[in-house]
Amino acid sequence: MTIIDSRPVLEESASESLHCGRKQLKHLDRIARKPPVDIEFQDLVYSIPDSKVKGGWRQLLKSVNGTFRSGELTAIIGPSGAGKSTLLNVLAGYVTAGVKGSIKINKKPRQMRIFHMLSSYIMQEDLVQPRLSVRESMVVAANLKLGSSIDKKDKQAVVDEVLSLLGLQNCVDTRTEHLSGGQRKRLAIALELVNNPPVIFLDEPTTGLDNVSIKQCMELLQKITRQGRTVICTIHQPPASLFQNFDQVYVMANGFCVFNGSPSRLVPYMSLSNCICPPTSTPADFIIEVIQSNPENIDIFQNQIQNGKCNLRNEDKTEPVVQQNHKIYEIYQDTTQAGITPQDIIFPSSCWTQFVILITRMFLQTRRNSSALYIQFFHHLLSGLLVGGIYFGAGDTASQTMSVFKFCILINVFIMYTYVMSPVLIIPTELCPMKREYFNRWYSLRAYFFAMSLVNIPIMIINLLMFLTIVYTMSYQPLELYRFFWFCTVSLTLAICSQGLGLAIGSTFEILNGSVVAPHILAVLLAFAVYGMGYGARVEPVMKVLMSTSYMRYGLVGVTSVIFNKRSPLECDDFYCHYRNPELLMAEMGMPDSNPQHQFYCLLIPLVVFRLLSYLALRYRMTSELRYKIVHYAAKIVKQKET
Ligand SMILES: Nc1ncnc2c1ncn2[C@@H]1O[C@H](COP(=O)(O)OP(=O)(O)OP(=O)(O)O)[C@@H](O)[C@H]1O
Repeated sequence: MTIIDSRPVLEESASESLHCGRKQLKHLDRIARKPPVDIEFQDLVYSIPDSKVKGGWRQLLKSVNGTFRSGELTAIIGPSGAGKSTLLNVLAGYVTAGVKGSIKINKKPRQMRIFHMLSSYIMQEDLVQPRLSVRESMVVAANLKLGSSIDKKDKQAVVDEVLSLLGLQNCVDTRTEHLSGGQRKRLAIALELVNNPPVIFLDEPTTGLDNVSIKQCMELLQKITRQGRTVICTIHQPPASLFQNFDQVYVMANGFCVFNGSPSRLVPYMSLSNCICPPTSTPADFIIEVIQSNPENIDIFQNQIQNGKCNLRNEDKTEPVVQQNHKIYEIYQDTTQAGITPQDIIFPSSCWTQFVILITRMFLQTRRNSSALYIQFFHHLLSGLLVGGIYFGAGDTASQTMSVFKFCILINVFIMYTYVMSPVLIIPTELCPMKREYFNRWYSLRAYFFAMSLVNIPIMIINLLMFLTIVYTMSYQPLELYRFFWFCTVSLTLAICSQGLGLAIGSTFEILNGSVVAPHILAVLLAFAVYGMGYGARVEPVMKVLMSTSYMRYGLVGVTSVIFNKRSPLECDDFYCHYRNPELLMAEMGMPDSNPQHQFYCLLIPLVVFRLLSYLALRYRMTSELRYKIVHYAAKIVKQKET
């Protein structure tokens, strides 16, 4: 097996792209200049709780070591389940709980707040926001990531520069859902490049791409690396033609490092352990094959490379131009000396600006989702006509008083199911692209949460008012402004409460679990809401407490009292009408002397509680540490009970 050292070729092409890249990125470099960053890790261990393993902890990373330098493209390779993504998650700070060992940035311990400002993580699922064009997505990213101190013209220049660097200038007006796999991947990279991060992590950037797209993607990574960035990517098995293009290869197996160095050093390294790479195999495929065919080789290689402490680098590597031109300064000093506040370190734009940008983007996406808008409109219109048809003319007839009460229950059930289930089904899909943006510190959770909570309210008001007007008039309810106002107010508040409950469930569970959990919760709330109706005041105190936990009860009592309170006796068209005076029905249903204003105030409590719960659920979903702690304590409790 001959060893091909491609460095001269690589450097020639690299210097070309470098020249081109420097010229192209003059705006980006001017407005978002960042220092070069080296990442060094020692004795890195990552464990997860696992009751099946002795000691209760399973190590996914086993004291691995290494250094990833600026201006170098590093590939973390290895067989499936080797721990590549885990290492990337730990280095990027995506996972922090359960991590031991040291991670240093430019020889200083990593401070997550600052490191987040310097790094971007492009996840395997290259999920980008739907229903936006490439340019619109880039403008949103620039507005959020570059802050309001940089003017519109400069942001536009940066967007143009990055788009042309990534070869996306021909599809600037294409909607993201119509992009090809390769274009989507490049857009995911472009979105993270707008603030010029010196460190870029990419999880499996070539997965799902054809050979041409893989080649383009690799060339692109080389290009952005040559501009002085530290680019680290995981890759399952790199194609033979591209393997030598990496500056450093970090091979993992079973949580250990089994090779660390320049690609051209891999074959001689393996031959030291009598593993001779046949000419028909590529070095990357061969080491994976050797490890998988005999797991004992993992120990041999791991000892040989001292679990990553040794780095078999080609010393002839030239430093990237950026590093030569830049004075290497300490990033920590840099950020503190510049008078940057902790808030600036976390987010470049204020919370209000983030909220405005996010809600504008969400409005645009909602407006463009015309099929969903039509479905919602026709759902309300047809349901209104159906309910109105069923109870047509019932409102002013004494013999129909009980039917009108059922009409009130039906209105409440309609509102609850409609507004709980929509977020349960929609939110989990929206959270996927949001996770990447939030982790890369585009915005705060608070800004996203408020935007997410408020964006659908106007459409809800329009549709619900249409529904309520139809059912109210078709069922001949009293045409009094006061009653109609409170009928709409209580119903709208009930809808906002239900949406809050839906947001809480949708933020906690995936679609499948959420769509099981939500109807179960609604069934219980419904049961508590109607419990004891017909018993008059004879409801047990315990049940009274449970009934008060159902927000639907407030809605039901509120709507019923709007319709029945203070009504003069109704016209009876039968021989005898028991509920000619509707207040008698109110008393028998256990809601005498109730008024809509009081129920409205009661509804404000669950309204706030559900929003708070959904914020906490979102936080739980987005913070791996919180999740880890809860799982850890739960496992501890279970273990204590077992012993
Ligand atoms: N949160 C977790 N809980 C339990 N096991 C986990 C968790 N995360 C990772 N693992 C396990 O750790 C090991 C390494 O996973 P990792 O995703 O890092 O592998 P990988 O090398 O990236 O594999 P692939 O190339 O298939 O993506 C696997 O055995 C995986 O099942």
